[in-house]
Amino acid sequence: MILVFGKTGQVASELALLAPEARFLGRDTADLSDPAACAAQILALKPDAVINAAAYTAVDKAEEEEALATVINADAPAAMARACAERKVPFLHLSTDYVFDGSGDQPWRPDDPVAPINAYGRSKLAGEQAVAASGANYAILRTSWVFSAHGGNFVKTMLRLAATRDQLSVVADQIGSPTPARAIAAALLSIAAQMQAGTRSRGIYHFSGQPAVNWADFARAIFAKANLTTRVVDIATSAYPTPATRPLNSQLHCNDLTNDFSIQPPDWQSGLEKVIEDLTR
Ligand SMILES: NC(=O)C1=CN([C@@H]2O[C@H](COP(=O)(O)OP(=O)(O)OC[C@H]3O[C@@H](n4cnc5c(N)ncnc54)[C@H](OP(=O)(O)O)[C@@H]3O)[C@@H](O)[C@H]2O)C=CC1
Ligand SMILES: Cc1cn([C@H]2C[C@H](O)[C@@H](COP(=O)(O)OP(=O)(O)O[C@H]3O[C@@H](C)C(=O)[C@@H](O)[C@H]3O)O2)c(=O)[nH]c1=O
Ligand SMILES: [Mg+2]
Repeated sequence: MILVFGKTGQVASELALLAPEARFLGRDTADLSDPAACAAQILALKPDAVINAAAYTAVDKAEEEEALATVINADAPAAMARACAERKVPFLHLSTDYVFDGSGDQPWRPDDPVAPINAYGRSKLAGEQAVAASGANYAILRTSWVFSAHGGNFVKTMLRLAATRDQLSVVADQIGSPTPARAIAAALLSIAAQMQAGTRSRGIYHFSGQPAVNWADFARAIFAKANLTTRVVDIATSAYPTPATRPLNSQLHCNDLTNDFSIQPPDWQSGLEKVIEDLTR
């Protein structure tokens, strides 16, 4: 049995569609602000593998709640990973492009230097480091710009704003890769199966949609696929002030996952088409 932390989030919802036989723990049964309770669930339920799909993902709010974000994004996965080490079962975890500072213009490789520039990124990096130190057989997928028909994300924000506006200003100097939550769920299940069958994970992997794009062009693609005439005006990050600073270059180099687990990075445009179909049906 695969145990999943998270039930309502984007990736958890897609895992539930692809693997309804897995066991899903929502906030009611496993609150990540209580790391020991999460570990206790693993010891009690004795799963064959654990996937952590729950996290504190409110990037701007994390600036004023960094302590809570750190408990949820670092202490809880650390406790889960230690329980997995004790049970000798694989632990799969998700992290983010926001562990990088966004410098340069090349895709980041898994062992490139990390240097988060916001509280959410720091909390996720602390989680990576704690999981790596846990002694568990673990795989961490760093992904980026996740979208789906469920939960909150940029695609749904754009469609909501387009309902009342015929023009939107969107930052055009942050480059990254939109990633369909469904593809992340499928990748996690494939990695879990391969690790259960004995494939060793080398730790941190990158997994994001191709090709890279900036947020303004992503917004244009969303409106085009949704048959909306909403205009997108390119703006600089400096013209869209937010509490948390975002990295300018978020591209992820995804080859290791293909080499080790035969998993290809997804094409975000076909994923976007499916999500818009789901949302407009
Ligand atoms: N969203 C993105 O763009 C990206 C996400 N990631 C990472 O991918 C993973 C999955 O993200 P995604 O599916 O988008 O996340 P969502 O924001 O869609 O969902 C987060 C989930 O975590 C749950 N959660 C939050 N706080 C707690 C808590 N204290 N106890 C229990 N559950 C809690 C939420 O439950 P509830 O509904 O009850 O609040 C929700 O199910 C995370 O690790 C995230 O850091 C990485 C890169 C990009
Ligand atoms: C709504 C809006 C946003 N923006 C900008 C702000 C920001 O730079 C960018 C995207 O906005 P969001 O709030 O969706 O971005 P954000 O919440 O920072 O998204 C991040 O979430 C976390 C969880 C991750 O791990 C990252 O990979 C990334 O997906 O678009 C505009 O320029 N115009 C707008 O009208
Ligand atoms: Mg957000």
